Amino acid sequence: MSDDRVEDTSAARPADEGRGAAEGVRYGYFGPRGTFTQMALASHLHSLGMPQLLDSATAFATVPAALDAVAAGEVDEVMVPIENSVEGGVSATLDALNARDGLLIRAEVLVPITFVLAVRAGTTLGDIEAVGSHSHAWPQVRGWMAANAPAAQYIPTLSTAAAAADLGADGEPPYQAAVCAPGAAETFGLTVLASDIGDNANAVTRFVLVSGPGAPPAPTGADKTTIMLYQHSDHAGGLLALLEQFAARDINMTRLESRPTGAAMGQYGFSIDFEGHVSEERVGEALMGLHRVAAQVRFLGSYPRADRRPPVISAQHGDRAFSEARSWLRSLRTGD
Ligand SMILES: O=C(O)C(=O)C[C@]1(C(=O)O)C=C[C@@H](O)C=C1
Repeated sequence: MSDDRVEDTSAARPADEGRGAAEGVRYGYFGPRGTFTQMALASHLHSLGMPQLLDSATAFATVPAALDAVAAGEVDEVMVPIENSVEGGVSATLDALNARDGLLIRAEVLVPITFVLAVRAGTTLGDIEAVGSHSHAWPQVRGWMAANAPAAQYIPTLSTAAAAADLGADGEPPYQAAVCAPGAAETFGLTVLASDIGDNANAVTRFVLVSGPGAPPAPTGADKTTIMLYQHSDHAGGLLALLEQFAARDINMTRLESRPTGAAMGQYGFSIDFEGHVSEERVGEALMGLHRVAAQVRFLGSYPRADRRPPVISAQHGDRAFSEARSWLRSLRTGD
């Protein structure tokens, strides 16, 4: 078991921990208790009709530790953050997903983000010299903090809930306030000095449920696929050659980010989400096209869209059009 496991939530799993789709599944998440990621796992388990499985889920202190545990088979599925509507991609997750073989995204969950400023009882706004929170949370409250506690210094913590947990414990953390979820303040016995302190009231974070290798979940008609692409070399039109594989098949991309490979300055891979499931003809054709023109295509999963919104596909790009075209080509080749 990874050393980064957070102890207070690593309770043993009861023998009878669930039924149906989630029966016997050992869940994990980027913790500790009170993270937005735990809220995402709670929402997923609720949608499966098995909210009680949250109690036996294992919390990991970092995203790489959670993904290591699923890669090693210590847990079956872990929830991690991947993208925030204000701050963009969570690089720790994108890089850790790409650095491990065989991981598969099986589901996505959207969680509206609301932050509170949590303190120990008796602390006032004027007492706050430093504030602890996750590096993705701080930029989302920067405006509020500048207006209300301009002298407060930012101290990065492993997660929003880790900042709250340390304030709620006996020690002396190097900050007097935590920016965290309302539930974390409650869990760790803190006082909420201010609520809804996010600069963007519509902030949403997208989380993904990741498993070890296996077949992707069945298509639902409203799915997404995530891949990582690497070019052979940096050259004019290189990215265009990759992207035209999508455009030619009427495939809409929903996220495109470049991430440094770490091998040398200026070397990048492209992390992409797009509409569709690997079982669909147009998606299969696009992946085959990418396989031909890219140096490497890492398939990271096809999974149901959280918003259940089906893609708009023109008739020329539906499964039937592809199979008719294939029959036509076969007839040309065979003369039948
Ligand atoms: O620290 C947490 O509570 C998390 O779940 C992580 C995380 C993130 O990585 O973006 C999730 C949502 C918020 O946007 C801030 C932090």
